[in-house]
Amino acid sequence: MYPFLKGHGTENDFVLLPDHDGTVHGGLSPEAWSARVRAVCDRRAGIGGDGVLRVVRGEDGHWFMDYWNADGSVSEMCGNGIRVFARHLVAEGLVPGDEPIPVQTRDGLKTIVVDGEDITVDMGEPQVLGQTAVSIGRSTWAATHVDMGNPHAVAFVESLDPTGPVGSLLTSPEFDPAVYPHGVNVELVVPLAPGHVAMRVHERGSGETRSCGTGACAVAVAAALRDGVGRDGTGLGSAYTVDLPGGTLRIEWTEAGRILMTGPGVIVARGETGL
Ligand SMILES: N[C@@H](CCC[C@H](N)C(=O)O)C(=O)O
Repeated sequence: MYPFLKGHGTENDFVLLPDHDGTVHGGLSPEAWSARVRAVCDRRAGIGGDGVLRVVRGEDGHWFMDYWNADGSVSEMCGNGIRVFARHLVAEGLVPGDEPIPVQTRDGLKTIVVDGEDITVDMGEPQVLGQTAVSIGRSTWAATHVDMGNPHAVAFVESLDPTGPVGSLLTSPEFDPAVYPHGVNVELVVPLAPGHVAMRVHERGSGETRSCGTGACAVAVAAALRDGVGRDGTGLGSAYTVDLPGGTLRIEWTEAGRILMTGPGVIVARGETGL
């Protein structure tokens, strides 16, 4: 048996596995670890989640968010996950809650500020890597390739209605494997008002989720460039409210070029499992 917690950020849900010194899960082979991730994320035979956050100390002494998708694949970064991760660290007294929290990720060190229900993450600088396309059935849309540490394709569509061309998102939209050799998270977006958009997402390794933090950041970047807002139309100094099926995130693209993401992160359960 080993301990777990369950949490979510705008209903993007995770199983947290404390493993502070790496002795609980660290000895598993890569295959056995992937199988464990799939087992705990299974919504019928397991605890259920879009991914796993292993809570472990990094070699540099910072806490390391060891993020894994529900299918057992690894990703560089998880925006909703890191807010839940920070909430857990503060709730357990593992870090002080009244000062910025450094958390190490595969995409480098992130800094998080917890202010009541609001958790703000400095997500770093986005990389806009050009235009591509995504397809669902007979519909093809232009998409902006944005890297938030992990890969995103952001497409503006007419409607997010599941009965329309976007459909149920049960399978991944088609994408160019030459652009995304390791797969991609695909965001479908509709503008609602100036500085306000709505999106659905199909996540690499997890399917359609109720929210994606890095995806919302990528969407805000693509929307700012499309709308020509911010300083000289560069997007710098802009802000977007992003509505997702599971809640709302606020994304700021600072004058200094950094993305700040604000939203909730909650822990809903804890226990022990032998999965
Ligand atoms: N839901 C996450 C992103 C998780 C990783 C993604 N599926 C990938 O493979 O890159 C978020 O909130 O950012």
